[in-house]
Amino acid sequence: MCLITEQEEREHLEVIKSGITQTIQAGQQLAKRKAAELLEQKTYLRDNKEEKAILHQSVTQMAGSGEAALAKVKQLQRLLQTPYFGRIDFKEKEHTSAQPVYIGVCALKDPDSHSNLVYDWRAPVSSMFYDFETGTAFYQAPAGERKGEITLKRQYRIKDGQLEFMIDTAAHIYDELLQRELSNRSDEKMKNIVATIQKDQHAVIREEEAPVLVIQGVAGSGKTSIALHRIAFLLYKHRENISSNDILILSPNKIFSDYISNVLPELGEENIPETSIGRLVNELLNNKYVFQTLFEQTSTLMENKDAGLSERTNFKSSFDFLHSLNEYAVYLNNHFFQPEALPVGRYLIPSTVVAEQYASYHRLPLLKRIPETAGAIVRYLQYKHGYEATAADKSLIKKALTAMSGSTNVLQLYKAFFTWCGKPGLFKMLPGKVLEHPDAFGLAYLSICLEGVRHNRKVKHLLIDEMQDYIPVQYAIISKLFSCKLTLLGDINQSLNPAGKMGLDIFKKLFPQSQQVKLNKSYRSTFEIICFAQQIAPNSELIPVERHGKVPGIYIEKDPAAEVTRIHTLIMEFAKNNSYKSLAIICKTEKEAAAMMETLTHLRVPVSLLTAASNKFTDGVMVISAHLAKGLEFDKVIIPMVTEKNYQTDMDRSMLYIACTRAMHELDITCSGRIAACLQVL
Ligand SMILES: Nc1ncnc2c1ncn2[C@@H]1O[C@H](COP(=O)(O)OP(=O)(O)OP(=O)(O)O)[C@@H](O)[C@H]1O
Repeated sequence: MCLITEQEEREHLEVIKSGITQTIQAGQQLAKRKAAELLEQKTYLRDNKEEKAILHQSVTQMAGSGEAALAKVKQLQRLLQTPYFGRIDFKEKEHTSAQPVYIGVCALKDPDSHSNLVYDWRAPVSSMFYDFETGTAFYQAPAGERKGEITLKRQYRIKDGQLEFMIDTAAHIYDELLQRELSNRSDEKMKNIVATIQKDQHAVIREEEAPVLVIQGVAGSGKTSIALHRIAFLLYKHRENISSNDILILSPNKIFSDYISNVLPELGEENIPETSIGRLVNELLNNKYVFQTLFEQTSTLMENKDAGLSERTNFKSSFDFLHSLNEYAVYLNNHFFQPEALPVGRYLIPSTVVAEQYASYHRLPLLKRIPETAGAIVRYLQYKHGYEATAADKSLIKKALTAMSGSTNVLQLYKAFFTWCGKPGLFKMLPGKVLEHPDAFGLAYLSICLEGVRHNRKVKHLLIDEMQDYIPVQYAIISKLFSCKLTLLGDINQSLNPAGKMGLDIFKKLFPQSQQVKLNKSYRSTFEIICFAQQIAPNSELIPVERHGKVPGIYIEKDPAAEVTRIHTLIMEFAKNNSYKSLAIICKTEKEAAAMMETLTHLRVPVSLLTAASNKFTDGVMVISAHLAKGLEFDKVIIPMVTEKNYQTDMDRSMLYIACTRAMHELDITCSGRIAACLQVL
């Protein structure tokens, strides 16, 4: 088969679609049959209760296969909309002619011949679509490397089952399809990018060697998309050993989780479990403590000019803090227990024996050693003196050993750490016995060092998004909790770490076995928006995608009232223009966002406010803080109050950079008074 003309391609598409329709019908019939059998079994069970135990398993299996048939039908219905997006004609070295390989989101087989009509984008042969232009090519088949030549490479845009256009890619300098995809208005949720994955992104998706993969990618480089496609790839490649429940994602907040929740189902996979580092630590501390969230910490830091707060947070967000905590744990190990002679009835156990018994448990976590030592002393009395300790003796031994050791209260030990390291002023409990954000992690880490923890063995792959916002002590906790493979992704230029950016060197220190990759091409925003954002946080490695749009607007108004009028006008213009769907007014803090919401509501502008408590991502006009907007994207962004006074510190600058890089197509900045210093040169 060698289909070349567009007409022939259209005819081929119809053949494939009718094949899918037939398979859907067969699947629906199978699901119906399974449902009927299940009902029959259930009725039988109701009437023959004594056979419940025997039949239970077969009922569960039946329900499972019925669900699987339905899931397959759903997948095929999606496939019917876009059966494939690409094609390569590959001529293997030893063959005389090229074979077309159609590539889609999932595979499709001919029901009669069982040959592949469409290959899954994750299949070995499909890798050549992403890795090579026409000409010499190869791929790794299960049986070894296959070499040959790609004689044709074609991309299709098929929507609602109709071929909109097709492009032979070797004939184009720019990837036209990618340009078209990027120019589209935003969707409510993140979408899959299988049709236009780039070569360097593809390498990250398929990387399997590294135990820890650190992906540093500039804003909009596709890190989150790539991470989700990487999960889909791992689930496909290792489907015998890994299921979606074996993968865990640590994500920054619920809105973000909701925003990315469509990608895996679109790729035919189930969503994976998600949690946050805060929730993990809460479990670790048995929900005993209340602590500030990162979100609250960032807001407090930006709104509060308390030097003490910055000093405390800076220290605890640094690598030194983790280092000192480790040294403190060693110190406690050596000084926690001061052995003394121990009288039990008429026997006196010498301090050397007490010390010896205690030392024999040095492999146990510090706070687990006393009960074991007490047991050893009871046994010592028995074999040395033939004395059987009574219940009262046992309790006395435990009490005496406890008196020889320091406090076993981890919070007290954690507070004492600050005196020990010569920084007694750096621990402060907030009103209502609330711990400051980093203290929750310092405390949890110390508790792991002193009390031990079991690895969470169920997780086979852990994915951490926004890696730059985790502090070293949090990574130390993660390393203690998970022994599985890790994928970390983020952008050090979007850091909210008050101690400054965590450079890639710190990640190397934290994970010496890690492999680091950089994604420097930015896809989300237009060339003009990226160049504008570069003035705020220059990054010489960043390559903007060549997609052009309006130059960002800067509106300097004479007073706050005029600024509000300007924002109102900009929103109205957006509402009139139907080409875009989402507009975010991104404020520096949640407090500013709430005030902006009030003003706009007063002006009867239909707008919604997204806060740290929100669970869902919406489109339309919304007000949001820069911190919460991280990871999200909008057709248009307006950033208000960008004054010299409001954007002063490095963190403010980081927030401004984050806010600007959320915009896909248009960006406007407003202020009243002098504009932020980093924009004065523009
Ligand atoms: N190869 C690609 N084809 C089509 N779209 C792409 C591609 N790579 C990235 N994109 C698009 O670029 C946008 C940014 O992607 P994504 O959110 O994954 O980037 P990110 O690096 O996580 O961004 P940030 O760190 O700024 O939040 C998304 O709209 C995504 O669909």
